[in-house]
Amino acid sequence: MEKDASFLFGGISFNRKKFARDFDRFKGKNIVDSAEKLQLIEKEDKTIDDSLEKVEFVENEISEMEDGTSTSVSKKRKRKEKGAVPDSVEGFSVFKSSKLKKEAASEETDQSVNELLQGKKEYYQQLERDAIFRKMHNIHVSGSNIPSPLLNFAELRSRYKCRSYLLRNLAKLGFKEPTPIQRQAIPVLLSGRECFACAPTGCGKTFAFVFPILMKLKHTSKDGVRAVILSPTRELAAQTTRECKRLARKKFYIRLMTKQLAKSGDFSKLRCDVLISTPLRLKFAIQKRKLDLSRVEFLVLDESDKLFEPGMLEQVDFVVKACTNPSILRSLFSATLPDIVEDRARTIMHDAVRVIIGRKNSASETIEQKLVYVGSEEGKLLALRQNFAEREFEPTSASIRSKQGACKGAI
Ligand SMILES: Nc1ncnc2c1ncn2[C@@H]1O[C@H](COP(=O)(O)OP(=O)(O)OP(=O)(O)O)[C@@H](O)[C@H]1O
Repeated sequence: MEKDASFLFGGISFNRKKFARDFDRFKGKNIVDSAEKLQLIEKEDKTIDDSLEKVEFVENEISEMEDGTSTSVSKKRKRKEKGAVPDSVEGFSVFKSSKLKKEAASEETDQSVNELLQGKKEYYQQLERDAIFRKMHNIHVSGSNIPSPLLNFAELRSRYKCRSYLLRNLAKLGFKEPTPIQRQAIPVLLSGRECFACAPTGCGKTFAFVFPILMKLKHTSKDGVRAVILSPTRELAAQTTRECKRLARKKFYIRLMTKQLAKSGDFSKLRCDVLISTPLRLKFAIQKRKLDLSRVEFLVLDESDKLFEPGMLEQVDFVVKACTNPSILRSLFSATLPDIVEDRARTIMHDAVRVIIGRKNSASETIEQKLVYVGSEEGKLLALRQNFAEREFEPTSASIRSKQGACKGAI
């Protein structure tokens, strides 16, 4: 110990004069003890200092905790409270927002499912209404996705944005309600669907195809023929031309293929939107006068049962092939629709809708029919004249095969 003390105090000298009084107080006492005591005191002081530092540190920590500003404290807090969702950061919680997103998504899905169900319900209700309406008007249809029949002419505007001049012209013609064939065939054609339409004579078939053609063409153009109506006879072609002009009233170039036109018409210069012709004259014009039908958008075969008879079928076929526009819309209108005609027509038509008024191949219920047996040609004329005489004051129409027959009957 002494050795250690002498080592500790080696090289140290006390200024005895300066500390004489202190020396006197400790006179006779072991200087080593004093040095040890000094050391101990110093040690104790250091321990106290350390303790004080610790106390100071803890006090700081406590005050910072109370202020809530210390990052270490908040980190500790976060660690402590991991998993809990504090109220103050509610809006930023990942768990909370993902839950909200899920809720919103499921709400959206619910809404779209409801809308889908509602749409489906309305669709079936509409189908039911259409079926009842068709039954009321003796309209029979077959095909997929058939458009609803027209309730009135005003629907042409609300459903198909028909231009007002056409509706005005209809009103001028005195047409108040569409006929059954018009109710169904017009929406079919306006929806861009091909169609077989069969309705008895006098049911307004002409307007059923002329109206959608004029509506779809919209305005006249210099692009050449855009619609062709084929009729089996010149008389019917002329009649259709008249009806067409009555409705269009100079808005379009509507032409009848006369013999003169077929022989010498310059079709490259001739303005023509709608061309009405018999198959033979049209075939002639295509072959000899280089009539171009590649832009034809609508092809109507009127009185198609006659057009598909053996003598005419080849010419009709020629015209059909000359109309090369891939987006062409073809339709057949006839008073009768024999199966063989429908089968042949189906080979050139796409997804066609069939519209039949009354029973297929039956006469109109509003036309009175009578079967009279006659022995000879003279007997037929006699029976006809007698019939006309009986109905002197009633409008009468007769369908005959030739003009000569009509003249004889009238004499
Ligand atoms: N909606 C309508 N309202 C009143 N009259 C109409 C209507 N539609 C057409 N008509 C008239 O009915 C008559 C017969 O029409 P249309 O010639 O088109 O019948 P059709 O079925 O083509 O007869 P056909 O088989 O003899 O060719 C015409 O005088 C026509 O103007």
